[in-house]
Amino acid sequence: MKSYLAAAVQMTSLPNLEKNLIQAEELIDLAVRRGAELVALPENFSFLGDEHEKLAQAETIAAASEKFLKTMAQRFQVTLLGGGFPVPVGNGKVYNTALLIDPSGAELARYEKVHLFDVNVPDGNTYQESGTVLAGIQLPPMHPSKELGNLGLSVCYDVRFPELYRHLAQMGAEVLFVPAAFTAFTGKDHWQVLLQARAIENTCYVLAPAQTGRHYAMRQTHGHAMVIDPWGMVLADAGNEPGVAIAAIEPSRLEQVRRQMPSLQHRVFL
Ligand SMILES: O=C(O)CNC(=O)[C@H](CS)NC(=O)CCC(=O)C(=O)O
Repeated sequence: MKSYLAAAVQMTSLPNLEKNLIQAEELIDLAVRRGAELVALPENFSFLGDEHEKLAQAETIAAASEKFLKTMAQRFQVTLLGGGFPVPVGNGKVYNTALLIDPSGAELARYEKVHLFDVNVPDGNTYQESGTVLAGIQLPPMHPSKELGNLGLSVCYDVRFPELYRHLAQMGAEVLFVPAAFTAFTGKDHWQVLLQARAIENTCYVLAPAQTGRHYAMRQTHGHAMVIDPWGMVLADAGNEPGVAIAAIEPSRLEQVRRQMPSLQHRVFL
């Protein structure tokens, strides 16, 4: 693993595929101009809108999202994560899918979100992700990279389930992706705490791209895309506006933290 810059992109995606892909391209371009070699896009980067509208357009969104990720990775010569987009399953539902692409445009890893957000948020919004999404049944993949470190995938609500990240750490993960569209209501109290906890307890970098602002109807997200180091320090925070959080991933820092705090080696209940 080398030292390099990683970017967590922050967007305000809308119920408009074309507009979202234009915004995503501008932000990837920004990240690359700042030197990022690993770029991660948030959950729903290509479409954030009414669940049934999303379902109706799922074929188009899936094809366009996959093509976009491959084209951008090649054009900008970066490793690129698409943090979550609908891929039709065939029974009228979709998988909420995260896809990792290398600079040649090849698929490195794919993950279908396991934990679905079926929650009555006390701000008046009811989320019933399982109404349109089929839950993945496989543990998330860890993609081993000699250059970028071992990369572990997850999506959004997964961050509340530490056993998933423990699995990734056990597989050897060094950088954990948590692409999200966290609600403004839960995000203000839980987002950063949960991300720091996952970083600290697994002594891993956390790369957390995010949605921010108003998307449609009453849907508002928290923002604060961030990069966190294995000690739990927030290295970069994108605030509330679309943009990028960029920070250095340093193998020497990872090694130092794992030496200072060898908790991964002290696990009793595997
Ligand atoms: O808001 C939208 O329409 C888009 N959001 C999403 O697609 C997903 C599934 S509904 N959001 C989350 O998982 C939020 C988790 C979360 O916020 C928490 O765990 O507190």
